[in-house]
Amino acid sequence: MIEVFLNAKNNQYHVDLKEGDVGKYVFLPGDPGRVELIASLFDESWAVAENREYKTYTGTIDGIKVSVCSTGIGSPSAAIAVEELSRVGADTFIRIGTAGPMQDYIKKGDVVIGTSAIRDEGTTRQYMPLEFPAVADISVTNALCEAAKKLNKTYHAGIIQSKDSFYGEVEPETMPLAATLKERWQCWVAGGALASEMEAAAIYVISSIRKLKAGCILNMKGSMEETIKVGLEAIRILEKQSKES
Ligand SMILES: O=P(O)(O)O[C@H]1O[C@H](CO)[C@@H](O)[C@H]1O
Ligand SMILES: O=c1cc[nH]c(=O)[nH]1
Repeated sequence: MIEVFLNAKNNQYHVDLKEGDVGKYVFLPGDPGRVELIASLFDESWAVAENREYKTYTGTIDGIKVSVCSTGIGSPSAAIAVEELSRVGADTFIRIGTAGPMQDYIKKGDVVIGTSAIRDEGTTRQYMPLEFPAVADISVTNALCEAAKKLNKTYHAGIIQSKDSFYGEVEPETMPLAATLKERWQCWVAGGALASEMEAAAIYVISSIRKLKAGCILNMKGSMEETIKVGLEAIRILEKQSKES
């Protein structure tokens, strides 16, 4: 049985949300400062809740009810967001984030669509043994790719890396485990990993376990607004497909 933690308002304990507050489609940026930008690109939107790192807006695009909820930095808080949002009606998640490119051919302004994530973080080990892959939902991934094509955005779809230590990645030489970190990083690059970020693995693994759908699009230091628009278009594609099926 799934334990339900509620706050004094009878809302989900961390995100402070109840059934009806969010749409079934929810964008998940890490940064709470990105929530208003995403909501401003909906046709209409309104603030719903704000608690800790979790800021939520709901609105509509083409009549489809959608929400955006920030997850904060890292897998522990992203895991909580997916768990609690799914308990109030969300079932399809698109992470919209920033990330560091891991391949030379990825250029500023491109986007990366994460088909799966290296579980280089601690949270998902408390859900599933490491042999279990962190994989995005194929329909969400395909919708993101189709949307990027439609909007003429150069995209790369493939493996991404989710880590726990931002500075271990950007300044590995200053870490006591520098040699190990460098070696592991070289393995990920040799295996073709495209970009490094901090939340996708948790979002993917928990979505698999809870029978939810998740995907991820990452902005490579280009226009965040253009990246978000790909996410919005992906929702239109997914909604059209769900109506047709
Ligand atoms: O741009 P957001 O979504 O916040 O995500 C990235 O930025 C943060 C690190 O600066 C981490 O959360 C990383 O995953
Ligand atoms: O290099 C980067 C940039 C954004 N987020 C990360 O996790 N790493």
